[in-house]
Amino acid sequence: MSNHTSNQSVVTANKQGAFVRPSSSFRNFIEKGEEFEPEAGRYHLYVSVACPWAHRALILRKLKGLEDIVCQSPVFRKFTVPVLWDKKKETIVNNESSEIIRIFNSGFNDILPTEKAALNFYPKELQKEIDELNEWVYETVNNGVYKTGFAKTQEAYESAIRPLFDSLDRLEKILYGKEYLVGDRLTEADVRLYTTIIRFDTAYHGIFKCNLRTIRDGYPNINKWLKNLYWNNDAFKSTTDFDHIKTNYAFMAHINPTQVVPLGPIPNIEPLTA
Ligand SMILES: N[C@@H](CCC(=O)N[C@@H](CS)C(=O)NCC(=O)O)C(=O)O
Repeated sequence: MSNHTSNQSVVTANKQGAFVRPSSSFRNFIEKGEEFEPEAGRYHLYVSVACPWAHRALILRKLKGLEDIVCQSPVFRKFTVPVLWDKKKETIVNNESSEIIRIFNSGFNDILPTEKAALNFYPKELQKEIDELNEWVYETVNNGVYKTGFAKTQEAYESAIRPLFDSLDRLEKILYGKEYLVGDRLTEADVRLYTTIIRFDTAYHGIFKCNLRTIRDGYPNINKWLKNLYWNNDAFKSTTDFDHIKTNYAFMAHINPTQVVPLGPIPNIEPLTA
C-alpha cells in the first residue's frame, strides 16, 4: 500500500487559521458482480483505535458480525484511517469512513448468516432523516471538535466552538425521552455520533478546548444515550479504548507540546445507573 500513501496533514488550515479537512480519495464499493466482490478473507481494515472515523468502521464490523470476514489491524500514520484494503488486487477500496460503514452494512450480506444479513443500520424508510441529521452533525460536531481543537486563531476557534455547542443543545432536545437518534432503532446516525461523544469528556473537552460544558454535567439526555450504547451493546464497549484515546490526543504535539496525558475525567464514562 506504499504506492497509495497520503501526504494529507491533519493540521491543514486556511488563511484565517481554520482547520480544513482534506477529502478522501478512494471511493469504491463492494458489490456482487462488480470489481470488488464480497469475499471472506479478501479485505483488510486498517485503523487506529484512537480515531473517531476509524472507530465508526470498527463498530459496524462488529455489529454485522464481520470479524471473520474482514480482518483488522492498527496502522501508524502515512495515510488516513480507516482504510479498507483489497489484498487480492493490492489496492485501497475505500478510505472514507461514512462509505466504509455503508459497505459493512450491506456489501457482505450475500455471504453473511441470515440473521446478520438482516441487520440494517441504514434502512430505506429512515434514510432521508439519517442523511439530514448526519450532515449537520458532521459539520458541527464530528468535524466541529477538530475545527475547534485545530483552530490557529481566536476567531477560528470561536466560530467553531459556538456551532458545536449549539448542535449539542439541539441533540440534547432530540434525545429527550429517546433511546436512539432516528426512529426507534439503532442506526448509523447513532454510530457516527457515538464515536465523537465517547471522546468528548476524555479528550475534546480538555485537549481540543471544547469546554463550554462536559457531556456528563451539561447534557443528561446525550449522556444517557451514550451510557446505554456503551454499557448495553458490546459493539460499542469492546471497540472503545479510553487509554489509547487519551494518549493519542495528548500526543498531538502541535496542540499539546508537553505531551502530558491528562488523568481525568474519572471515571472515563459514568456507570449506567449514575
Ligand atoms: N474523511 C476521513 C477522515 C479520516 C481522518 O482524518 N483520520 C485521521 C485520524 S483520526 C487521519 O488518519 N489523519 C491523517 C494523519 O494523521 O496523517 C474519514 O472519515 O474516513
